[in-house]
Amino acid sequence: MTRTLVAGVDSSTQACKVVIRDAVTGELVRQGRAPHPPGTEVHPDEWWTALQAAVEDAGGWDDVSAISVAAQQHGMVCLDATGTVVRPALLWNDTRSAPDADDLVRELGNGDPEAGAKAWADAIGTVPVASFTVTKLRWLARCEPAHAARTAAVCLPHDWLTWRLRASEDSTTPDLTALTTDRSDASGTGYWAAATGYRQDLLERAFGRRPLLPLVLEPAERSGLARGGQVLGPGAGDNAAAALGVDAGPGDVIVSIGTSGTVFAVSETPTADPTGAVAGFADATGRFLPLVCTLNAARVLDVTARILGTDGDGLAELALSAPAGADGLVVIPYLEGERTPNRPNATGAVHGWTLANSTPAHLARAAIEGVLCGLADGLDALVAHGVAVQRVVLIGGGARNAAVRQIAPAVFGVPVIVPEPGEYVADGAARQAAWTLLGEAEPPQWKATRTDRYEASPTPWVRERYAELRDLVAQRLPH
Ligand SMILES: Nc1ncnc2c1ncn2[C@@H]1O[C@H](COP(=O)(O)OP(=O)(O)O)[C@@H](O)[C@H]1O
Ligand SMILES: O=C(CO)[C@@H](O)[C@H](O)COP(=O)(O)O
Repeated sequence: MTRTLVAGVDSSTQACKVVIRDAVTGELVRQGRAPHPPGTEVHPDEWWTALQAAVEDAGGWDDVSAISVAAQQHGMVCLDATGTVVRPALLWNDTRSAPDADDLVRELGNGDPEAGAKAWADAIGTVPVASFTVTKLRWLARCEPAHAARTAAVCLPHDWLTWRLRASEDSTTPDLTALTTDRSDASGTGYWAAATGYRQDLLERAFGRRPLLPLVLEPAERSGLARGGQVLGPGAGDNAAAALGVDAGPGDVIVSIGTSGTVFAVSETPTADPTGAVAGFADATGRFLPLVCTLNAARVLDVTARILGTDGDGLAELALSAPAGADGLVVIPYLEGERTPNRPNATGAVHGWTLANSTPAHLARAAIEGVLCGLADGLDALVAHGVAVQRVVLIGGGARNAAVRQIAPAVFGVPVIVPEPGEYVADGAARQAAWTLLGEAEPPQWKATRTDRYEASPTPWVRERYAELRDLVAQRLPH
């Protein structure tokens, strides 16, 4: 019997990943990946090239019936009237629009930043920081007026890739009105809210006018057809796709340690946090996705391993040979500045250095604990906004690290479930593709993946010491 196949794409910060699964059972049939270039400013053509390479690595997708694209959130993709990309996209981790974020917050509060933060949270569920598209558009209008003037439409990475897959089939003249997005990614722009739809007034406030925006599709609504006739799902932001991929239930908080560190849960109700810690995103099923995001996660572990002349496994072995709390050594991991807390100009720091803790093992442990403490702060912020936490589901490249898996329950103070290593964002996109194709009311129930459960005695002193020191960091040198 021939089976029906679906494909899910994760066009994330560091790589493009493609999974091909059985639409009914969810069985993994084949997969592929290709790297993205480094940097916080990337031309969307690079994502397209990597997508083609990842599809080829996965053995092609001519036999696939539906495709959904999930991708890194917030990236600013500007298109001119002919559909040409105006300038390389500014990514979610590009902090150059931090002053524009401050300006937008202050302006909405008529000069009062606190009132402004509350007004933004009330309007869109989120207080904009440099990551959000709305602040990048203000930056473009302020710093590159010629590019701003050429911009006819603005979309996000997953919108653009879906459009390219569709446009390549549709016609020779790209049709900007065929751009689509979904609730989850639209909620990361800063000019869309579930309750109101697009807030064109906020877009105009930031950009000075109202460029064309993608149509926001319902969950499982078809975007169109790809070149090979495959149905295109609406796609999603990568975190919303991950929630679909792990089939998170009530009491589950997902922690993803990828390029970004994210802490999020599926919720029946929206949040509006005026402190800006919790972003009030929408999910990919018609619900909500309160989320905390840090800029410094797996790459902190990568560079620490590099400094210590080892790899991820070596880092884990070293970290597990040092005591909890690393004998007072504390790493504040703000290597790329930070988003939560909002410290775009901060640098990382090492505190509490003594002769006794001057070992590779102590540094390895402190780096892992530093990343986890930042995420534990995020967990607290979610709890403060009514999210129930019974267990943490740990995913992302960092979850492949044995020390991260073992230290996480001690730092978080709750059991940690680790699904078998996989590409959960791409899996969620594939599940959405199947949902779109099958046309049922809910996503298909796929066979659950094997999980391991990690428990540990809580180490609250590790978090207390981190909390005492996290604001003691130097600022970045001016460029
Ligand atoms: N064993 C490991 N220990 C620590 N980090 C790891 C390990 N395996 C992979 N990673 C890191 O995970 C990151 C990629 O994670 P991923 O979730 O795919 O990121 P993204 O989706 O942001 O591209 C890379 O920085 C990689 O080095
Ligand atoms: O900005 C956010 C969430 O708000 C990030 O989570 C990006 O969506 C990038 O994700 P990764 O590439 O790190 O998975």
